[in-house]
Amino acid sequence: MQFTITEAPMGIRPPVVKPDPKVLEFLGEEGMRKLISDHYDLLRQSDIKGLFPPTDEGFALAKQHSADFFIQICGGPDYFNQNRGAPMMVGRHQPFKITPNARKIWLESYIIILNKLDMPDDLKQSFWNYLDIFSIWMVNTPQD
Ligand code: HEM
Repeated sequence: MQFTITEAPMGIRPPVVKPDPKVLEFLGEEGMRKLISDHYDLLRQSDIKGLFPPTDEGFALAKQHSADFFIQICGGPDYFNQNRGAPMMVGRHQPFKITPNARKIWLESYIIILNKLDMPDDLKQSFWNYLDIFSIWMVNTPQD
């Protein structure tokens, strides 16, 4: 299936639709943690690896926090709120220079993972739509 990256000017925040809760029902919490872990492993080899924690411990923690978030946003237990407090994703990304190209690399890494993932296409599409649109919100630095 085709995953399209929506182009958008920096600073706009299009309305976001959360992923279908069936994504989590299908994957289970462990499946979701693996999906996020696989994505982070690709990021760690990518041109934006410098944005992420350099140590193995820091990286493992980053995976955990991110998976907590995605389980929560897909209708599971509120692990992220319990461990990290209110999501406030835009603010949490503020310390990192996220350019349109960084977003593209981040999303392309997800495309690789989603293409390999065993999950019905409609659920992949729902998850993708969320990533594609919400990631626009996170861009905070013009392209250099
Ligand atoms: C636009 C591309 C994005 C880039 C380059 C990016 C980059 C980062 C970086 C550098 C961090 C800090 C290190 C870490 O904990 O992993 C981070 C944290 C995080 N990101 Fe992103 N991110 C992007 C988009 C998103 C999107 C769209 C979401 C949610 C749908 C998201 C969810 C998170 C979460 C949950 C954390 C952990 C925050 C915490 O524990 O305080 N990110 N991201």
